Amino acid sequence: MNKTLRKAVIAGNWKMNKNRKEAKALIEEMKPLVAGADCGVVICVPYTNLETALQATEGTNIKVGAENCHWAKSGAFTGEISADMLTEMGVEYVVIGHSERRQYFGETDATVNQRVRAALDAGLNVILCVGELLEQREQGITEEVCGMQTKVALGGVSKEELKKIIIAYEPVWAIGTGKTATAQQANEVNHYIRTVVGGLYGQDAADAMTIQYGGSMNAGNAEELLAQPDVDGGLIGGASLKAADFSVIVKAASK
Ligand SMILES: O=C(CO)COP(=O)(O)O
Repeated sequence: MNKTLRKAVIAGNWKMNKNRKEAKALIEEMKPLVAGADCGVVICVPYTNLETALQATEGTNIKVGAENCHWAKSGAFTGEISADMLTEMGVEYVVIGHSERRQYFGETDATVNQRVRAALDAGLNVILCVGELLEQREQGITEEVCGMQTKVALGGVSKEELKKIIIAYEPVWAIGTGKTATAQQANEVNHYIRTVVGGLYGQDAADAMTIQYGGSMNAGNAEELLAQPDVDGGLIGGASLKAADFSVIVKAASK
């Protein structure tokens, strides 16, 4: 595995936080701190902040993402947003299959796959989230769970399209809990996911794939996690809401 083949990406997932005024202030504070980063920098924000984020990041190295999109192009799906609506605005990334969507909103591997397909068809870059529950880790089925989520999500995705996908390994028990996977645990599962991708698409595709870790990554533990050979960046929740903390993580990924 050659880490130099791939680019680290640090993505913030703001979840359901920040109104427009707060979003603008956070981005303005963040901009000078992450300028010149030697890694990809993405902020995934609530739909209501997309326009604000796109305007505030114009001409900078910060890319803007949404936190989900629907699988249909349009139609009677009250409360949903299509991938085309996002690209039309200038949004470049979308998070799909986050564990909070799976846990609280009935997202399944099958609907995650449909949303991935729709996002790719619209030209979006996808941050695809996979990860096991605590009881699954305790049962020793972490690899089976993450492997299955990865395989189903990538159904019908071509090798060329795969270049637009980042996978984020997010153990559910580490999200928002302050309980981070150890660097070794993160690396082991990231490595396993890369093996699964290799089985589907070949070693070259697996070597080129950016696989992030997410789950209580913060300014204090980022350096160790990001130094792992199979950890190519992070998907950051809580710590992405503070410009100083987020920029420390971005700097750790730029080393
Ligand atoms: O879910 C996450 C990112 O998508 C991780 O959240 P925390 O960094 O708050 O644990």
